[in-house]
Amino acid sequence: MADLTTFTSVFDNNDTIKEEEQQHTQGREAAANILLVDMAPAASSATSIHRSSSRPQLDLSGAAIQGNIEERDPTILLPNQSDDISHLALDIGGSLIKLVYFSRHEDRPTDDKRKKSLKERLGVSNGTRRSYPILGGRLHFVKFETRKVNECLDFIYSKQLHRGGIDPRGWSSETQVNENAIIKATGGGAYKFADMFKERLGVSIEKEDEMDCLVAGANFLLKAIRHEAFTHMEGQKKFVQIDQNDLFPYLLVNVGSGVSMIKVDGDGKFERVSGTNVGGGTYWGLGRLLTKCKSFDELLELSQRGDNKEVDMLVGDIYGGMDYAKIGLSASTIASSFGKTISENKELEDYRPEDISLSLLRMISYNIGQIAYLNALRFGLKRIFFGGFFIRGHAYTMDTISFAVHFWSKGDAKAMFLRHEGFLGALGAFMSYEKHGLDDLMAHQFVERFPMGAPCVGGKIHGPPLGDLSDKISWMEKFVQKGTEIIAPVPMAPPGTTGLGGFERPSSKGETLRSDDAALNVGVLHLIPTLEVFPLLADPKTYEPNTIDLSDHSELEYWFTVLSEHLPDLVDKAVASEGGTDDARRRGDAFARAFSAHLARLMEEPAAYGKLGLANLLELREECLREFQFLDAYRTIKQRENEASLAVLPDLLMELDSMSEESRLLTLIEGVLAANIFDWGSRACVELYHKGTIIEIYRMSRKKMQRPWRVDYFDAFRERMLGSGGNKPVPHKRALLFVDNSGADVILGMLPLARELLRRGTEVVLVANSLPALNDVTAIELPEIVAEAAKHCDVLRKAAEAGGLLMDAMINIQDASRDDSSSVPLMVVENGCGSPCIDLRQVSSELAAAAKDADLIILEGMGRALHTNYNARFRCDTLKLAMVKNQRLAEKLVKGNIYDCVCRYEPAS
Ligand SMILES: CC(C)(COP(=O)(O)O)[C@@H](O)C(=O)NCCC(=O)O
Ligand SMILES: [Mn+2]
Repeated sequence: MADLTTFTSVFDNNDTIKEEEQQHTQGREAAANILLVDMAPAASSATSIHRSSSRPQLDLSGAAIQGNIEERDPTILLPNQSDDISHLALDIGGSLIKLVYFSRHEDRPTDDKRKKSLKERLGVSNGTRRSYPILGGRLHFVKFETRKVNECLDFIYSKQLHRGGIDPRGWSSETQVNENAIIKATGGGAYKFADMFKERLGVSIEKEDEMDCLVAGANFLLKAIRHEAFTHMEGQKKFVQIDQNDLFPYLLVNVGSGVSMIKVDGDGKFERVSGTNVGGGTYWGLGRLLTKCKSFDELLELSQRGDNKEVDMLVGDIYGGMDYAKIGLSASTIASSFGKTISENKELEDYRPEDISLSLLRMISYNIGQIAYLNALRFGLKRIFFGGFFIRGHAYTMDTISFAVHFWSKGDAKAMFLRHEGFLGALGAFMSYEKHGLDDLMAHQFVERFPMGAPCVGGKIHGPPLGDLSDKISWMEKFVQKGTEIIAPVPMAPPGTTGLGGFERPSSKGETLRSDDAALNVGVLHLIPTLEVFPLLADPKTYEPNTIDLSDHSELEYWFTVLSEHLPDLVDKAVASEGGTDDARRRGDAFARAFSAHLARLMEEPAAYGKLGLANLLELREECLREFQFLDAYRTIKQRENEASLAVLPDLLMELDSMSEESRLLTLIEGVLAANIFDWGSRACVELYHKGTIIEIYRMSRKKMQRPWRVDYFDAFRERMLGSGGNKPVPHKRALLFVDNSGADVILGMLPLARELLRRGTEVVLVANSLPALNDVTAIELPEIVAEAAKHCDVLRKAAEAGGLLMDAMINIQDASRDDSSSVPLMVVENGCGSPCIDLRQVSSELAAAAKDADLIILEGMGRALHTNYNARFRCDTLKLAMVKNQRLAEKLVKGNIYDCVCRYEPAS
């Protein structure tokens, strides 16, 4: 190990960072300005699936950019736009009103000069792909009971959705409702309630064909939402990745009162090829007559406790308790639904309504599955998607349908279900507005987020909207008081369906099955047109960001415990970061409750929010903090660690410069690994902070640096960098350095490594978070840090100048030479996310642009290099560097121990 005594002794003079010293509120304003990734115009094709040319639509004639054309989110003036643009569509059914509405993101201030110069350097041009702008925003999904249509109208009114929504800039919200304003709607209620909408809201309802809407909604979801479709077999839900380019043809089975089977060949291209009159209405109708149930839900609920062998004739009933083995039918296979009732001398009253309900449910679901498969067979279709009010996330129904399809197709065809199946019609109606530009968006441009209420309301019907933050907090407080009334679904035991031509009765009793309208939550879809797939992924289609598989229940339990235990400390930090006021404490409590409710919900139903990985949980925590307006919980800690590290940087650089090339490279990598210990997200590291000073932690960390590291590909990396046997390799052209934590991690670890690369003629792009997460450094903070570092280092200064980093970083360099022409640039880009991990399917357009010329990637930290991307393969040389700060992860991933290090070098694949 290199001798770093001078360096460490300087560091020694810095104070301990104590827990209680986090009362600073400085930097709050800066943090408050950091919003989600930007909403720059993106591309669109002119083609549209719309069937109606009805207004309103964007009139783009004479459109011009207001202000600076190079701006990131230029305001577009539409001088000829006269109509209100509706942001709302409805599906008004007999029992439920489904509402989809769009809200726009707030503007965020942009750092014009720096962005402009960065764009020039990266060769990013403006508005290259889309002929008109689409607006970034959010798609919300809300349900009301149709009999409470007034609640729905109040909701629309309170949010001003009939006027185009409450825009953050006041856009269109103050205008009178246009006499000609319309709202698109489908479903029978579009006719029934048209007058009511006109009277109460002053808007006309424009009716859209139901089948058109269903197909448009399904196509949109299957193309745009990554984990929309799932299979459901024997109680197991599995998400299916649909290839957008290989979606068609498929069979869409809409199970409403009756059943429609629609062959879908493309956008707007479909044919109703079959159907059956035995559907949801049949179940409800017969069920009502036979059980005296008052509602569909009550009937479904009854089936949970049913045992159909009391009603159904089983193979064993015919064969004296024996299997009919010759044709593969087990004794418990249903031979004839309701068949047992003919041979018994019993009246209807003698049967339990629960048993009747279950028998009916199975009869009808099985029949639908079987007919659907026969139609799929007719047209050679392999994929069948089921939707409609009959399904409503009910585990038994889905299992029965899946069984029938699987059984009759001998496993060749797949029954799939959709997370947003209740909203197909409303979404389709929404898609029918012309030119809102949503129809050709791709999966990577949507980020689904689960707001505070999600774990509590689940898929249930919504009441009046929550207003401001204070409403949210009191709702959370009330929720905790009344929490016991909120029933969480019980995990389902496998029904054990086997046998030919029928299925066995469930091995479990009904109460273990879910009746779950709430089993699946649908979040808010954040539409972020500027997100892109990271272009250097070797195979984006098979890329899976998460390393840890949370479908393993013990893994899930472990990480849930870790996150729960970390919560009190996090709340303390968050509250302190907001000045420790009563208001901050109240928000902190509400945050803790909301996040705990999410954890509890996911513990019971891990797939409730779509496919769940550790990265999603870590991001959810950050999102939850932001929801309660904790915009940068670790800001004070970050500032202090930055200051302490900047103070010792000059000595470190001096020591590095006195070394040979070879030992310098090793020391630099050691430095990155050792400084990665400054992680406020790890329980073990937080304990270290309680016990010692920065220097003690750092010394301990450096001591662990003896090679070989637990994963040690350093020799291969050194050879690529320095060559062997006297031949000098060509330096990399551009390196992307995915930085992690503030303080020592970035300043004493990654910056010196960046400097080394710059010296070798490699352009360096520091890739940092768009939003704060734990103590991670953000892209907004980095230029100032670099500027401070550059005061002590010519290489960094010249490169930072060449990269446009110093133009607004307020540095005061006396003798700065302005000649940057000879220097390779050092740049900073935001990564597009606000999490300790990174999903490279959704990165900022800046990062995607920077990646195009990059031939080296350095991923640093546990979140970015281990929890996510450890197994990712790239099209260029990649170095993954991290210290493992968790014992269990160390054992599982690298068969090692806490504080072991990973230096994984992989040449371009
Ligand atoms: C949140 C983190 C991924 C951040 O690590 P980093 O990327 O900063 O190296 C990591 O601290 C973590 O996995 N923490 C939870 C595990 C624990 O407390 O042991
Ligand atoms: Mn981190």
